[in-house]
Amino acid sequence: MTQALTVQNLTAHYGATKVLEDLSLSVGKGELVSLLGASGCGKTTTLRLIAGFLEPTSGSIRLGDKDLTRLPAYKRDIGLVFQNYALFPHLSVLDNVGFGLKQRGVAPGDREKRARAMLERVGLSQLADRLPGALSGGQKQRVALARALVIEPPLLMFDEPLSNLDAKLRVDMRVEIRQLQRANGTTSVYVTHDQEEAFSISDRVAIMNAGRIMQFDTPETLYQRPANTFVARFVGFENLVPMTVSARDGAEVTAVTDGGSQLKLSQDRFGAIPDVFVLAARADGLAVSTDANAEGIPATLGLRTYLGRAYQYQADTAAGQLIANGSLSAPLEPGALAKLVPVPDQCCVLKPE
Ligand SMILES: Nc1ncnc2c1ncn2[C@@H]1O[C@H](COP(=O)(O)OP(=O)(O)OP(=O)(O)O)[C@@H](O)[C@H]1O
Repeated sequence: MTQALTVQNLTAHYGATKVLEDLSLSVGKGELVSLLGASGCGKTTTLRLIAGFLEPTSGSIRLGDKDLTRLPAYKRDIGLVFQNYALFPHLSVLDNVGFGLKQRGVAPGDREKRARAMLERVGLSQLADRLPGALSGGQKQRVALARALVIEPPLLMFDEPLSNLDAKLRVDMRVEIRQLQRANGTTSVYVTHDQEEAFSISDRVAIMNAGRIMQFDTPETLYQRPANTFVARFVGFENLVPMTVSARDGAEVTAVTDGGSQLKLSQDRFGAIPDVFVLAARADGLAVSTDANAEGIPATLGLRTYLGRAYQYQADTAAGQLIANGSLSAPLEPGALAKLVPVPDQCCVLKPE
């Protein structure tokens, strides 16, 4: 039966090198959580620790009320789906799927029935007698998925399962994985470096950097309310403008950029603003205005690009080059003077790094 996973204060080393630091993660029963981050940030190491292929230096791993921390891998009963499929080349598709059941002593008749039912669910009934060598990448990954699911594991883990597939198949397969995972209600951990994949498939995502979790939240919160400048940059906030408060008047705050551009911001709209902060905005979060009285960062517009829904400008300001979007109805020429006006619900006030 599926179980909740609780990872607490996990630290891990390869030799003398620390690769994970004080990592905590909880995955609710039936939830799908992704670990997302650049190459080398420790995603696979986290998975290996949970699977039991690696021992942590300190910390604990629990599945339901069972302590897995020092349990050998084969006793953890976790379903695994890898990037390279890891199918047995000399076994038929049916026998690959039934392998885990055989290991668990399930009788041949029952084994075949369950393996065939699972193949039906991943749409591969016709290929039961084939060898893996005669399958496409997508078909191989479906067999690997069926093989992992058929044992009804308490926890299912995926390590970059779609990386070897072409773009269209990746999108189709991630929908299939999500549907099967939901239907079975299997608690799952999914490793990927692809933000779109993680956000589309997960209930929650842990964004990792250098062996630590930078933020663990729903895709919506990560996208709209990054908790720090690392996550903001990761989810596409192109403009990170360091600012210092120069005056406060009730909820109204006056702040200046490094180059001395002044901006008035209301705490009623932005929330509490500390004395030193970073204003984070995507291009959509800085509106280009030619109104001389607008409350914005003065800018000289540079290159204009047509995005379909807006014009995007490279803009030179005292705080450096920023990227801002302007309306389609009034395209502006390079050299035009404008103000870049923060759009409150599309900007975040963050602590400096
Ligand atoms: N067997 C090993 N021995 C020594 N160092 C290792 C070993 N495996 C991984 N590392 C190092 O540990 C760090 C984390 O690696 P890990 O494989 O967990 O990253 P990752 O986020 O999964 O990366 P990728 O997306 O490239 O698979 C990296 O700096 C890596 O070089």
